[in-house]
Amino acid sequence: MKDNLSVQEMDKRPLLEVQNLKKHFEVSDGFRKKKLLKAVDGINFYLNEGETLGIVGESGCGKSTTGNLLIHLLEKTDGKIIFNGKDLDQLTKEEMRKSRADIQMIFQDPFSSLNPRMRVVDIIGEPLKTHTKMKKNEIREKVYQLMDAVGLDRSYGSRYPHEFSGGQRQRIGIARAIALRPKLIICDEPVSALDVSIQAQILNLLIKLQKEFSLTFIFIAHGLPAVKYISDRIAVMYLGKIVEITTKNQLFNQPMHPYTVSLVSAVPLPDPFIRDTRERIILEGDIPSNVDIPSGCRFRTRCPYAQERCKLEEPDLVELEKGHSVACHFPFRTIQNKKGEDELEGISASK
Ligand SMILES: Nc1ncnc2c1ncn2[C@@H]1O[C@H](COP(=O)(O)OP(=O)(O)OP(=O)(O)O)[C@@H](O)[C@H]1O
Repeated sequence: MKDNLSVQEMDKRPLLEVQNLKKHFEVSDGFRKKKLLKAVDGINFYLNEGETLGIVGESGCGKSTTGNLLIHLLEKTDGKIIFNGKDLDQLTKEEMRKSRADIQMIFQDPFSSLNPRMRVVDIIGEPLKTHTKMKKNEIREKVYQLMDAVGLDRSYGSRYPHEFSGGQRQRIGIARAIALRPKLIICDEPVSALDVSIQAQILNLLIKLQKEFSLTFIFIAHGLPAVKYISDRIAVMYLGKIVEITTKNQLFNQPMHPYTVSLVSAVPLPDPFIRDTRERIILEGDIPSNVDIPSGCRFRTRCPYAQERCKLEEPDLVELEKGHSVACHFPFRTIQNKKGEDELEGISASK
Protein backbone atom coordinates (compact mmCIF):
# COMPACT_ATOMS: atom_id res chain seq x y z
CA MET A 1 0.00 0.00 0.00
CA LYS A 2 1.25 3.45 -0.83
CA ASP A 3 0.23 6.73 0.68
CA ASN A 4 2.09 8.93 -1.76
CA LEU A 5 2.29 8.27 -5.44
CA SER A 6 5.60 9.09 -7.12
CA VAL A 7 5.88 12.11 -9.41
CA GLN A 8 6.09 9.86 -12.48
CA GLU A 9 2.95 8.06 -11.38
CA MET A 10 1.15 11.37 -10.89
CA ASP A 11 2.28 12.51 -14.35
CA LYS A 12 0.68 9.52 -16.01
CA ARG A 13 -2.92 9.76 -17.09
CA PRO A 14 -5.17 8.08 -14.51
CA LEU A 15 -6.42 4.59 -15.29
CA LEU A 16 -9.97 5.75 -14.62
CA GLU A 17 -11.59 9.18 -14.81
CA VAL A 18 -15.21 9.62 -13.81
CA GLN A 19 -16.83 12.91 -14.78
CA ASN A 20 -20.23 14.11 -13.59
CA LEU A 21 -21.50 10.52 -13.48
CA LYS A 22 -25.23 10.19 -12.80
CA LYS A 23 -27.69 7.38 -12.41
CA HIS A 24 -31.31 8.37 -11.89
CA PHE A 25 -33.97 5.68 -11.62
CA GLU A 26 -37.57 6.37 -12.48
CA VAL A 27 -39.67 5.09 -9.59
CA SER A 28 -43.36 5.21 -8.77
CA ASP A 29 -44.52 6.96 -5.60
CA GLY A 30 -47.38 4.48 -5.20
CA PHE A 31 -49.93 6.87 -6.71
CA ARG A 32 -48.95 6.19 -10.33
CA LYS A 33 -46.81 9.32 -10.27
CA LYS A 34 -43.27 8.80 -11.54
CA LYS A 35 -40.41 10.34 -9.61
CA LEU A 36 -36.67 10.37 -10.06
CA LEU A 37 -34.54 8.53 -7.55
CA LYS A 38 -31.11 10.09 -7.77
CA ALA A 39 -28.91 7.15 -6.76
CA VAL A 40 -25.72 8.71 -8.14
CA ASP A 41 -26.02 12.44 -8.74
CA GLY A 42 -22.96 13.83 -10.49
CA ILE A 43 -19.75 12.38 -9.10
CA ASN A 44 -16.18 13.10 -10.18
CA PHE A 45 -13.05 11.21 -9.31
CA TYR A 46 -9.92 9.68 -10.81
CA LEU A 47 -7.97 6.57 -10.03
CA ASN A 48 -4.29 5.98 -10.76
CA GLU A 49 -2.92 2.64 -11.82
CA GLY A 50 -1.96 0.44 -8.88
CA GLU A 51 -3.94 2.57 -6.45
CA THR A 52 -6.82 1.61 -4.16
CA LEU A 53 -9.65 4.10 -3.81
CA GLY A 54 -12.03 3.38 -0.95
CA ILE A 55 -15.64 4.52 -1.32
CA VAL A 56 -17.47 4.81 1.98
CA GLY A 57 -20.90 6.02 3.10
CA GLU A 58 -24.17 4.95 4.65
CA SER A 59 -26.52 2.45 3.06
CA GLY A 60 -28.26 3.86 -0.03
CA CYS A 61 -25.72 6.62 -0.76
CA GLY A 62 -24.96 5.15 -4.20
CA LYS A 63 -21.78 3.12 -3.69
CA SER A 64 -22.94 -0.08 -5.39
CA THR A 65 -24.68 1.85 -8.17
CA THR A 66 -21.34 3.56 -8.88
CA GLY A 67 -19.63 0.15 -9.07
CA ASN A 68 -22.38 -1.26 -11.29
CA LEU A 69 -22.06 1.69 -13.68
CA LEU A 70 -18.32 1.10 -13.98
CA ILE A 71 -18.72 -2.57 -14.91
CA HIS A 72 -21.58 -1.75 -17.34
CA LEU A 73 -24.15 -3.62 -15.25
CA LEU A 74 -26.18 -0.40 -15.37
CA GLU A 75 -26.63 2.23 -18.07
CA LYS A 76 -25.62 5.69 -16.87
CA THR A 77 -28.03 8.62 -17.05
CA ASP A 78 -25.29 11.15 -17.73
CA GLY A 79 -21.57 11.76 -17.42
CA LYS A 80 -18.37 10.26 -18.73
CA ILE A 81 -16.31 7.23 -17.81
CA ILE A 82 -12.80 7.36 -19.26
CA PHE A 83 -10.93 4.11 -18.81
CA ASN A 84 -7.34 3.68 -19.91
CA GLY A 85 -7.55 7.01 -21.75
CA LYS A 86 -10.68 6.08 -23.72
CA ASP A 87 -14.22 7.35 -23.31
CA LEU A 88 -16.32 4.20 -22.84
CA ASP A 89 -19.09 5.74 -24.96
CA GLN A 90 -16.75 5.93 -27.95
CA LEU A 91 -15.51 2.33 -27.94
CA THR A 92 -15.89 -0.05 -30.84
CA LYS A 93 -17.54 -3.42 -30.09
CA GLU A 94 -14.16 -5.13 -29.86
CA GLU A 95 -12.77 -2.42 -27.55
CA MET A 96 -15.89 -2.69 -25.39
CA ARG A 97 -15.43 -6.47 -25.11
CA LYS A 98 -11.83 -5.91 -24.01
CA SER A 99 -12.81 -3.23 -21.50
CA ARG A 100 -15.42 -5.57 -20.01
CA ALA A 101 -12.64 -8.08 -19.38
CA ASP A 102 -10.39 -5.36 -17.96
CA ILE A 103 -12.87 -4.31 -15.26
CA GLN A 104 -14.06 -7.05 -12.91
CA MET A 105 -16.08 -7.13 -9.71
CA ILE A 106 -15.91 -8.97 -6.41
CA PHE A 107 -19.29 -9.08 -4.71
CA GLN A 108 -20.35 -8.85 -1.08
CA ASP A 109 -22.14 -12.15 -0.93
CA PRO A 110 -19.87 -14.76 -2.45
CA PHE A 111 -22.59 -17.40 -2.13
CA SER A 112 -25.25 -15.76 -4.27
CA SER A 113 -22.67 -14.64 -6.82
CA LEU A 114 -21.39 -18.20 -7.40
CA ASN A 115 -23.43 -20.67 -9.43
CA PRO A 116 -24.35 -23.42 -6.91
CA ARG A 117 -24.49 -26.06 -9.65
CA MET A 118 -20.98 -25.46 -10.93
CA ARG A 119 -17.79 -26.99 -9.59
CA VAL A 120 -15.10 -24.62 -8.37
CA VAL A 121 -12.80 -25.33 -11.32
CA ASP A 122 -15.62 -24.51 -13.74
CA ILE A 123 -16.56 -21.30 -11.90
CA ILE A 124 -12.98 -20.02 -11.95
CA GLY A 125 -12.41 -21.21 -15.53
CA GLU A 126 -15.65 -19.76 -16.93
CA PRO A 127 -14.29 -16.29 -17.88
CA LEU A 128 -11.30 -17.96 -19.58
CA LYS A 129 -13.67 -20.18 -21.56
CA THR A 130 -15.86 -17.25 -22.59
CA HIS A 131 -13.28 -14.56 -23.26
CA THR A 132 -10.19 -16.44 -24.52
CA LYS A 133 -9.29 -19.10 -27.07
CA MET A 134 -7.41 -21.16 -24.49
CA LYS A 135 -7.55 -24.95 -24.85
CA LYS A 136 -9.07 -27.17 -22.15
CA ASN A 137 -5.74 -28.28 -20.68
CA GLU A 138 -4.43 -24.68 -20.68
CA ILE A 139 -7.54 -23.54 -18.82
CA ARG A 140 -7.09 -26.34 -16.28
CA GLU A 141 -3.49 -25.36 -15.61
CA LYS A 142 -4.45 -21.66 -15.36
CA VAL A 143 -7.30 -22.46 -12.94
CA TYR A 144 -4.90 -24.39 -10.71
CA GLN A 145 -2.49 -21.43 -10.75
CA LEU A 146 -5.33 -19.11 -9.77
CA MET A 147 -6.35 -21.46 -6.95
CA ASP A 148 -2.73 -21.40 -5.71
CA ALA A 149 -2.69 -17.59 -5.91
CA VAL A 150 -5.79 -17.20 -3.73
CA GLY A 151 -4.81 -19.96 -1.27
CA LEU A 152 -7.32 -22.63 -2.28
CA ASP A 153 -6.10 -26.21 -2.23
CA ARG A 154 -6.17 -27.71 -5.73
CA SER A 155 -7.90 -30.81 -4.37
CA TYR A 156 -11.02 -28.68 -3.69
CA GLY A 157 -11.46 -28.07 -7.40
CA SER A 158 -14.28 -30.57 -7.94
CA ARG A 159 -16.35 -29.32 -4.99
CA TYR A 160 -19.41 -27.08 -5.14
CA PRO A 161 -19.79 -23.61 -3.53
CA HIS A 162 -22.02 -24.82 -0.66
CA GLU A 163 -19.19 -27.04 0.57
CA PHE A 164 -17.07 -23.98 1.44
CA SER A 165 -16.98 -21.44 4.25
CA GLY A 166 -17.73 -17.75 3.54
CA GLY A 167 -14.03 -16.84 3.40
CA GLN A 168 -13.22 -19.69 1.02
CA ARG A 169 -16.15 -18.75 -1.20
CA GLN A 170 -14.81 -15.23 -1.36
CA ARG A 171 -11.44 -16.68 -2.45
CA ILE A 172 -13.25 -18.48 -5.29
CA GLY A 173 -14.91 -15.18 -6.30
CA ILE A 174 -11.53 -13.43 -6.22
CA ALA A 175 -9.87 -16.17 -8.33
CA ARG A 176 -12.65 -15.79 -10.91
CA ALA A 177 -12.29 -11.99 -10.87
CA ILE A 178 -8.53 -12.07 -11.56
CA ALA A 179 -8.68 -14.90 -14.15
CA LEU A 180 -8.56 -12.53 -17.12
CA ARG A 181 -5.79 -10.39 -15.60
CA PRO A 182 -8.04 -7.31 -15.35
CA LYS A 183 -6.61 -3.85 -14.76
CA LEU A 184 -9.34 -2.70 -12.37
CA ILE A 185 -11.36 -4.63 -9.79
CA ILE A 186 -14.39 -3.17 -8.06
CA CYS A 187 -14.58 -4.79 -4.63
CA ASP A 188 -18.17 -4.23 -3.46
CA GLU A 189 -18.18 -4.83 0.30
CA PRO A 190 -16.11 -8.00 -0.14
CA VAL A 191 -15.58 -8.59 3.57
CA SER A 192 -18.80 -7.22 5.12
CA ALA A 193 -20.45 -10.64 5.28
CA LEU A 194 -17.41 -12.35 6.84
CA ASP A 195 -16.30 -12.93 10.44
CA VAL A 196 -13.83 -10.31 11.65
CA SER A 197 -11.00 -12.86 11.86
CA ILE A 198 -11.57 -13.86 8.22
CA GLN A 199 -11.91 -10.24 7.04
CA ALA A 200 -8.22 -9.52 7.66
CA GLN A 201 -7.20 -12.66 5.73
CA ILE A 202 -9.22 -11.59 2.69
CA LEU A 203 -7.95 -7.99 2.87
CA ASN A 204 -4.36 -9.26 3.09
CA LEU A 205 -5.01 -11.56 0.14
CA LEU A 206 -6.29 -8.62 -1.92
CA ILE A 207 -3.20 -6.56 -1.02
CA LYS A 208 -0.92 -9.47 -2.00
CA LEU A 209 -2.73 -9.98 -5.32
CA GLN A 210 -2.65 -6.26 -6.05
CA LYS A 211 1.15 -6.39 -6.01
CA GLU A 212 1.41 -9.72 -7.81
CA PHE A 213 -1.01 -8.89 -10.64
CA SER A 214 -0.57 -5.06 -10.80
CA LEU A 215 -4.21 -4.48 -9.91
CA THR A 216 -6.07 -1.27 -9.27
CA PHE A 217 -8.94 -1.43 -6.79
CA ILE A 218 -12.09 0.45 -5.95
CA PHE A 219 -13.02 -0.78 -2.50
CA ILE A 220 -16.61 -0.11 -1.46
CA ALA A 221 -17.66 -0.37 2.20
CA HIS A 222 -20.18 0.93 4.74
CA GLY A 223 -17.65 1.56 7.46
CA LEU A 224 -14.20 3.06 7.65
CA PRO A 225 -12.09 0.32 9.31
CA ALA A 226 -11.74 -2.00 6.29
CA VAL A 227 -11.42 0.98 3.94
CA LYS A 228 -8.70 2.45 6.16
CA TYR A 229 -6.77 -0.81 6.08
CA ILE A 230 -6.64 -1.20 2.32
CA SER A 231 -7.05 2.22 0.67
CA ASP A 232 -4.57 4.81 -0.58
CA ARG A 233 -7.27 7.45 -1.03
CA ILE A 234 -10.85 7.55 0.23
CA ALA A 235 -14.02 9.10 -1.21
CA VAL A 236 -16.89 9.74 1.20
CA MET A 237 -20.36 9.58 -0.39
CA TYR A 238 -23.58 11.07 0.93
CA LEU A 239 -26.91 10.81 -0.87
CA GLY A 240 -25.49 10.27 -4.35
CA LYS A 241 -22.59 12.75 -4.14
CA ILE A 242 -18.94 12.62 -3.12
CA VAL A 243 -18.64 15.07 -0.21
CA GLU A 244 -14.92 14.59 0.47
CA ILE A 245 -12.04 12.84 -1.28
CA THR A 246 -8.41 12.74 -0.22
CA THR A 247 -5.59 10.47 0.89
CA LYS A 248 -6.30 8.05 3.70
CA ASN A 249 -4.00 9.90 6.09
CA GLN A 250 -5.53 13.29 5.35
CA LEU A 251 -9.02 11.90 5.77
CA PHE A 252 -8.27 10.48 9.20
CA ASN A 253 -5.98 13.26 10.43
CA GLN A 254 -7.76 16.25 8.98
CA PRO A 255 -11.31 15.47 7.89
CA MET A 256 -12.96 18.65 6.60
CA HIS A 257 -16.56 17.71 5.86
CA PRO A 258 -18.79 17.46 8.97
CA TYR A 259 -20.12 14.12 7.66
CA THR A 260 -16.58 12.74 7.42
CA VAL A 261 -15.83 14.09 10.89
CA SER A 262 -18.81 12.13 12.20
CA LEU A 263 -17.65 8.93 10.48
CA VAL A 264 -14.03 9.31 11.58
CA SER A 265 -14.90 10.13 15.19
CA ALA A 266 -16.99 6.94 15.38
CA VAL A 267 -13.87 4.82 14.71
CA PRO A 268 -12.25 3.90 18.06
CA LEU A 269 -8.61 4.94 18.53
CA PRO A 270 -6.23 1.96 18.35
CA ASP A 271 -4.71 2.82 21.76
CA PRO A 272 -7.37 3.32 24.47
CA PHE A 273 -4.80 5.13 26.68
CA ILE A 274 -4.41 7.96 24.17
CA ARG A 275 -6.67 10.92 25.01
CA ASP A 276 -9.27 11.23 22.30
CA THR A 277 -9.21 14.91 21.32
CA ARG A 278 -11.05 14.43 18.05
CA GLU A 279 -14.09 16.52 17.26
CA ARG A 280 -17.11 14.30 17.79
CA ILE A 281 -20.26 14.67 15.73
CA ILE A 282 -23.02 12.24 16.47
CA LEU A 283 -25.44 12.33 13.57
CA GLU A 284 -29.10 12.62 14.33
CA GLY A 285 -32.03 11.76 12.12
CA ASP A 286 -32.24 9.43 9.17
CA ILE A 287 -30.60 9.89 5.82
CA PRO A 288 -33.18 11.70 3.60
CA SER A 289 -34.72 9.91 0.63
CA ASN A 290 -32.89 10.00 -2.73
CA VAL A 291 -36.26 10.93 -4.22
CA ASP A 292 -36.58 14.09 -2.13
CA ILE A 293 -33.08 15.46 -1.84
CA PRO A 294 -32.89 18.56 0.42
CA SER A 295 -32.30 21.89 -1.31
CA GLY A 296 -28.83 23.45 -1.17
CA CYS A 297 -26.40 21.22 0.67
CA ARG A 298 -27.91 17.74 0.83
CA PHE A 299 -26.24 17.09 4.21
CA ARG A 300 -27.69 20.23 5.84
CA THR A 301 -30.70 18.46 7.44
CA ARG A 302 -28.31 16.44 9.61
CA CYS A 303 -25.47 18.93 9.91
CA PRO A 304 -25.07 20.61 13.32
CA TYR A 305 -23.22 23.51 11.64
CA ALA A 306 -25.72 24.24 8.86
CA GLN A 307 -26.43 27.91 8.16
CA GLU A 308 -28.76 29.83 5.86
CA ARG A 309 -26.39 29.60 2.89
CA CYS A 310 -26.45 25.78 3.14
CA LYS A 311 -30.20 25.83 2.47
CA LEU A 312 -29.84 27.97 -0.62
CA GLU A 313 -26.67 26.91 -2.40
CA GLU A 314 -25.37 23.48 -3.24
CA PRO A 315 -21.63 23.36 -2.47
CA ASP A 316 -19.32 22.12 -5.23
CA LEU A 317 -16.58 19.60 -4.57
CA VAL A 318 -13.64 22.03 -4.32
CA GLU A 319 -9.94 21.20 -3.92
CA LEU A 320 -9.12 23.14 -0.73
CA GLU A 321 -5.67 21.64 -0.31
CA LYS A 322 -3.56 19.69 -2.78
CA GLY A 323 -5.33 16.40 -3.34
CA HIS A 324 -8.01 17.18 -0.74
CA SER A 325 -11.44 18.11 -2.10
CA VAL A 326 -14.51 18.89 -0.03
CA ALA A 327 -18.12 19.84 -0.83
CA CYS A 328 -19.03 22.09 2.11
CA HIS A 329 -19.55 25.84 2.58
CA PHE A 330 -18.07 25.67 6.08
CA PRO A 331 -15.42 22.94 6.09
CA PHE A 332 -13.40 22.07 9.17
CA ARG A 333 -9.76 23.04 9.28
CA THR A 334 -7.22 22.06 11.91
CA ILE A 335 -6.16 25.19 13.81
CA GLN A 336 -4.10 25.83 16.88
CA ASN A 337 -6.25 26.93 19.77
CA LYS A 338 -5.06 29.24 22.53
CA LYS A 339 -3.86 26.35 24.68
CA GLY A 340 -1.66 25.19 21.80
CA GLU A 341 -3.61 22.00 21.25
CA ASP A 342 -4.90 20.92 17.91
CA GLU A 343 -8.55 21.58 17.54
CA LEU A 344 -11.03 21.33 14.72
CA GLU A 345 -13.13 24.29 13.95
CA GLY A 346 -15.67 25.06 11.25
CA ILE A 347 -14.53 27.99 9.16
CA SER A 348 -15.92 29.37 5.96
CA ALA A 349 -14.32 28.38 2.67
CA SER A 350 -14.37 31.53 0.63
CA LYS A 351 -14.32 30.45 -2.98
N1 LIG B 1 -32.58 -0.80 -9.90
C1 LIG B 1 -32.95 0.16 -9.06
N2 LIG B 1 -34.15 0.77 -9.17
C2 LIG B 1 -34.52 1.76 -8.33
N3 LIG B 1 -33.74 2.20 -7.31
C3 LIG B 1 -32.55 1.62 -7.16
C4 LIG B 1 -32.07 0.58 -8.00
N4 LIG B 1 -30.82 0.21 -7.59
C5 LIG B 1 -30.54 0.99 -6.53
N5 LIG B 1 -31.56 1.83 -6.26
C6 LIG B 1 -31.62 2.84 -5.21
O1 LIG B 1 -30.51 3.69 -5.39
C7 LIG B 1 -30.01 4.15 -4.13
C8 LIG B 1 -28.54 3.83 -4.03
O2 LIG B 1 -28.42 2.41 -3.92
P1 LIG B 1 -27.01 1.69 -3.80
O3 LIG B 1 -27.25 0.22 -3.74
O4 LIG B 1 -26.10 2.19 -4.86
O5 LIG B 1 -26.50 2.22 -2.40
P2 LIG B 1 -25.31 1.69 -1.50
O6 LIG B 1 -24.62 2.90 -0.98
O7 LIG B 1 -24.49 0.71 -2.25
O8 LIG B 1 -26.09 0.99 -0.34
P3 LIG B 1 -25.72 -0.39 0.44
O9 LIG B 1 -24.51 -0.07 1.26
O10 LIG B 1 -26.93 -0.65 1.25
O11 LIG B 1 -25.46 -1.42 -0.62
C9 LIG B 1 -30.87 3.46 -3.07
O12 LIG B 1 -31.88 4.35 -2.67
C10 LIG B 1 -31.44 2.28 -3.81
O13 LIG B 1 -32.70 1.91 -3.26
